[in-house]
Amino acid sequence: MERTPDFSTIPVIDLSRCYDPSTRPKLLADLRHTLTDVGFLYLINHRLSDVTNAIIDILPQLFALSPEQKCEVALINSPHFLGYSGEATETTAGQPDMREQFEFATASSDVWEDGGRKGPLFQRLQGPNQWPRVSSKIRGAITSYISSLSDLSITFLSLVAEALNLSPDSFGHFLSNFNRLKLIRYPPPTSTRDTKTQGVGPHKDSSGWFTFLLQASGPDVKGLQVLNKNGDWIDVAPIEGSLVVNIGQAFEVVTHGVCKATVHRVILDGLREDRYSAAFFQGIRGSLTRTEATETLRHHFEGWDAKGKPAAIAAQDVESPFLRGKYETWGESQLRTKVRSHQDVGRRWYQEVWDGYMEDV
Ligand SMILES: O=C(O)CCC(=O)C(=O)O
Ligand SMILES: [Fe+2]
Repeated sequence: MERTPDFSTIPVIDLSRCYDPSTRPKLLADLRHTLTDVGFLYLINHRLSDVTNAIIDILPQLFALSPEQKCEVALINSPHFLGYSGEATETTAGQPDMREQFEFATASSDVWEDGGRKGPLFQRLQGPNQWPRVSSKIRGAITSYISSLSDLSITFLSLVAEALNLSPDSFGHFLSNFNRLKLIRYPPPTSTRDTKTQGVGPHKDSSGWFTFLLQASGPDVKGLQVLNKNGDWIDVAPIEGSLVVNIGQAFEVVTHGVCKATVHRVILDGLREDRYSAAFFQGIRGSLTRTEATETLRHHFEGWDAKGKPAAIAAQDVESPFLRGKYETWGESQLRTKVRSHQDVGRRWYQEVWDGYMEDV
């Protein structure tokens, strides 16, 4: 059969089709194709419209907090990279990102402090949220969203495993139960001559195993684009009621490049109103070693030949600082990424590794 060499649209995966035995096999086949050939999908009929609508509702209110209220929960206060950061404080692909964001996570204590600071430094990434002075409605919406998405991400992952001919719980031991949620506002450029139109620069997701993204503005508010193999940027226009799901770098590593973490970006050109989004990153276990990541499913994925291109060849193009870098664990590689993208936070809390992380390329 002639295969499409590349993608020009993002597939839609209807989750409700997994509950009906007559539609499930085709759903799994579609999902497999999506994971191996695209790396991005729209998930519809996820049954989470209550919590997604609540987030859509509260985002403008959250970002309408005063600069003082935002400052009280500034990211710089947090060794866990949880809190508020303003426009142009994060850099991606060497350029400032024109977006402001609140980062939250699953409720947790300060794991590293609690352990007497004896564990590896990356444990310090896990800790408590900083809550701005918001209504209980806003706080409740965020907390429920994290909890619902945590459940959905586990359900989704068992389908992914099945689609890849693995047993449903094959990925559980790669995960942590500490998941992150980034709530984002992208402002429109101030004039047509404004050259600062990078919402977020081209990147592969490094924070999560899978990312679940809610595009939380109207259907006409575009900006998210993904890069196909031809080098074309494909729009991921919002589809009402959908979540956009994409593969993170660690998953690409573990599947030996059979499933690709696809490069994406947000551009602000032509944006006339605020664009809101919520990115949920399914947490990865920090103690995951490079050997564990590459060896656990090697046999399965090296034998993969679903489209006449065995994984052994595909795996050579797996591109990840985790594989190339000098850090043995996912946690340390993740800490390096965080420190490099939020250098002020890194300098304040991670002095002992800051120089090393900044120098190494
Ligand atoms: O806001 C978006 O649409 C995408 C955000 C994103 O790619 C990220 O934060 O990793
Ligand atoms: Fe991303």
